[in-house]
Amino acid sequence: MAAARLFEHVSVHIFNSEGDKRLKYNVPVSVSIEYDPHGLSCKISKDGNVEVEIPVDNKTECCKFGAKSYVFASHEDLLLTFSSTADARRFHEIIYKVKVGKEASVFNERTDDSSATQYFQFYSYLSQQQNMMQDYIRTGTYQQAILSNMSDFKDCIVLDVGAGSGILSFFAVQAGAKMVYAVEASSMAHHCQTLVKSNNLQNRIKVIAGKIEEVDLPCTVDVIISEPMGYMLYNERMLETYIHARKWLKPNGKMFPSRGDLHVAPFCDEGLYYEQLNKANFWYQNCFHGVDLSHLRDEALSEYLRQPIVDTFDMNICLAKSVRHTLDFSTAAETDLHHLEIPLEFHILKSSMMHGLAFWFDVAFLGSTQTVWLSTAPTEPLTHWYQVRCLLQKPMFVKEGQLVTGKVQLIANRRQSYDVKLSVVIEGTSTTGDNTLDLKNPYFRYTGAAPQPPPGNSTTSPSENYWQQVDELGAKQALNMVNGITVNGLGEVALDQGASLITLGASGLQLAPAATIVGTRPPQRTAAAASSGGVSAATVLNHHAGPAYAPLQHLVNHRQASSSNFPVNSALMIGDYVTPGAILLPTQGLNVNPTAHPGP
Ligand SMILES: C[S@@+](CC[C@H](N)C(=O)[O-])C[C@H]1O[C@@H](n2cnc3c(N)ncnc32)[C@H](O)[C@@H]1O
Repeated sequence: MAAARLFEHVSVHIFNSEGDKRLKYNVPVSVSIEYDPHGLSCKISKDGNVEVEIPVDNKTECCKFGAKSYVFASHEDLLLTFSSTADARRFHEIIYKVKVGKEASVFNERTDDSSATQYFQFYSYLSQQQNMMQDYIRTGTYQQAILSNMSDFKDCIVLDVGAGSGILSFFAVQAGAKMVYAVEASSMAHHCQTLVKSNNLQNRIKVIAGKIEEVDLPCTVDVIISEPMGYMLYNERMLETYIHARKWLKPNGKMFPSRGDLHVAPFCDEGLYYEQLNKANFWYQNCFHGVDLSHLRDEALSEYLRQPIVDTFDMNICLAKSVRHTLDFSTAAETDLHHLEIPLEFHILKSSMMHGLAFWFDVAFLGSTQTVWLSTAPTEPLTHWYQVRCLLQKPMFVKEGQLVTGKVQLIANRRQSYDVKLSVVIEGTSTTGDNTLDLKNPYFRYTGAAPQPPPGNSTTSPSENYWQQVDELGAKQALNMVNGITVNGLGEVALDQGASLITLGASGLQLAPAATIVGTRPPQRTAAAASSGGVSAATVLNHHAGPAYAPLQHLVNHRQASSSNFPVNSALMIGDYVTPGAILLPTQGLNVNPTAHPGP
């Protein structure tokens, strides 16, 4: 027989058939739990004598009751009240394991088994870890944030929550961490251990296989690092795991990242709305192979409208400045994330149809030396989080100057995701809009095509602009040598040759960098920029063809690249989670501005 677990000062009540309770013993008693081959035996003892013995197995009817009590319904309807919440929790954890066959943990209690199994299976694939690692903006920003705040890591003890491949643990060691505990719940923990060993870092990184909610660490830590963000920041509910991990953080310890901002903005996108409507119209047919489908059309439409759309868009589709909702990872409670409510107040900047709300997020690493932002805004280089849009059931017409108010509610569910409830009203009118969406079932719409600005966005002649940009680019690249100094067609002189002009090989020929790439999209969002070292290969080739021709050809290449050759792997749909392919290569600048926020 295994060792007993003892709980002192327990009061015991008994319920009658009406549900009224009365004290069973007039003094507190002790309760012990002993293991036996069939499960557990829970014994209630008074003055050293066993008064009641309750066998506990997976069929026993019992449950937690409030913070300090436990009910055994199958046995005399007993209510045990413990002297502390810690005792009650310990008791619950022991019983739960026998009843359910797994640990009682915050994670298990909030998650359906099927969801957890699928989720950790997904992260056990090297290819999925690779997808995240290859998001250069993500991985590069984490590394910069850690390395530019070495004083926060030097000789410190670090906890990496959801270490995956261990990449963030390695960054912590690069920044001088004395010891990193790398906790990973999926079987990726084995691969992580392989990398730790092959990089000879067994004495600096200890891999702990298990859920952060269930594992034990040998000590508290100075810094917690993690990458817990999902679509719309909150999907996956891993932020709760990250916050839970604070139980291991020393007072005044650092959370890296430290805070997350979710941005919400109203948008207009007629094409997107009608695309969903048209898909549902399949069900409008009354003679599909001789069958009338039309009675399911409304159901089909609401199913499509329940899907948040994951892709990117041009910022000009937004009709008002975004509302920001901040979560401070150092102070928020896990339970704050069970039901989030974001009040909305939009001052409409242009008259238009409003089709829904667009979401993106930024996280900040508030280091002692430098603040670093990782942004998923539509104005910033694309990441594997893209942006998310939620359509209203019915679009509404909004006018410049109007005030649109309302709220977004995020209601956590047991599938590691959220139900997203939108409701908006145009102040002073009876026009309202709403919808409820299932964040667990997004529609992955990204194609790689460059997003287009909305119609009616040009206030000057696009044709004139185009030729003017070509002229300017041509002038910039028309290089001359004047008294041994390189001068471009605009009369600009390269004083610091290394900084503003590039030397091409041994010929000594100078070429202006292609950072002045034209177009309405940020250059780093195009394949041309993503697949080269900053000066596009096309420009270099064109230079050989002749400088005067270069800018035109460059524009052509730029367009082709944006429309069809974006280096994107096809999206992978595993279970109910979508992952984009690797999309970014290490050519894009990182946002390490110490003060500026990258958002709009
Ligand atoms: C978004 S990935 C990040 C992986 C790695 N840190 C990186 O930056 O590449 C999240 C990882 O956390 C793990 N994870 C999620 N919930 C966890 C939990 N409750 N306890 C431990 N690991 C968890 C997942 O299995 C997954 O490998």
